Amino acid sequence: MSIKLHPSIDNGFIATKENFVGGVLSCKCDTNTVRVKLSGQTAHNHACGCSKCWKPEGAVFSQIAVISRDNVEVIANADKLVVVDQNAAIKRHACKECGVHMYGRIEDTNHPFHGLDFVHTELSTDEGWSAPEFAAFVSSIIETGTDPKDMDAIRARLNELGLKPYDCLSPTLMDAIATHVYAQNHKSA
Ligand SMILES: N[C@@H](CCC(=O)N[C@@H](CS)C(=O)NCC(=O)O)C(=O)O
Ligand SMILES: [Zn+2]
Ligand SMILES: [Zn+2]
Repeated sequence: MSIKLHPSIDNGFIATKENFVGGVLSCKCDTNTVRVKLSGQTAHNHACGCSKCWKPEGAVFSQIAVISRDNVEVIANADKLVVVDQNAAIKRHACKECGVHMYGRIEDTNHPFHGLDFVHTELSTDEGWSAPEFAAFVSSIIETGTDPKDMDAIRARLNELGLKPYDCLSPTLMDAIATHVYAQNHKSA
């Protein structure tokens, strides 16, 4: 039996569509569904193995991308959203009934990713969102119960899917974070 990581990546994924205009994310509630409109394409989509990102039932990884916070608007049932962990840098706004994270926002203006919201595009029926590019925080899946003995096979499967496994973010994003830190430490007075 092949390894199951996430329903949107296990069978290959839908390609990024050029000139994609965005769409609407819906939570899993049948009534009073929370809906979030994304007015544009996402970027840096990836699988995340950390314990904090929302995963669909049975998934080992989450799938998460970023979009400018200016392009994110809650259009229905905003009153059902709660922040799951006020102490986290990413304030993950989740539906209090079904538990789905609708968007994660960084309020700290000094954070390298301030201005970007984190979203799970699988919550949309639209096709053409930016496709996953890599796998982040892979070793972290052990924290939520994956047997360390399975890690070689899981990393091999991620490579097979074209998602290079990293135990933090990808080099591109880690370099962007470090560049931000350097710039902050060398601001002219
Ligand atoms: N090993 C930790 C890693 C958590 C972590 O650092 N997650 C990353 C990727 S989402 C992050 O940027 N977290 C910031 C936050 O949750 O606010 C875990 O699995 O809980
Ligand atoms: Zn819900
Ligand atoms: Zn994560």
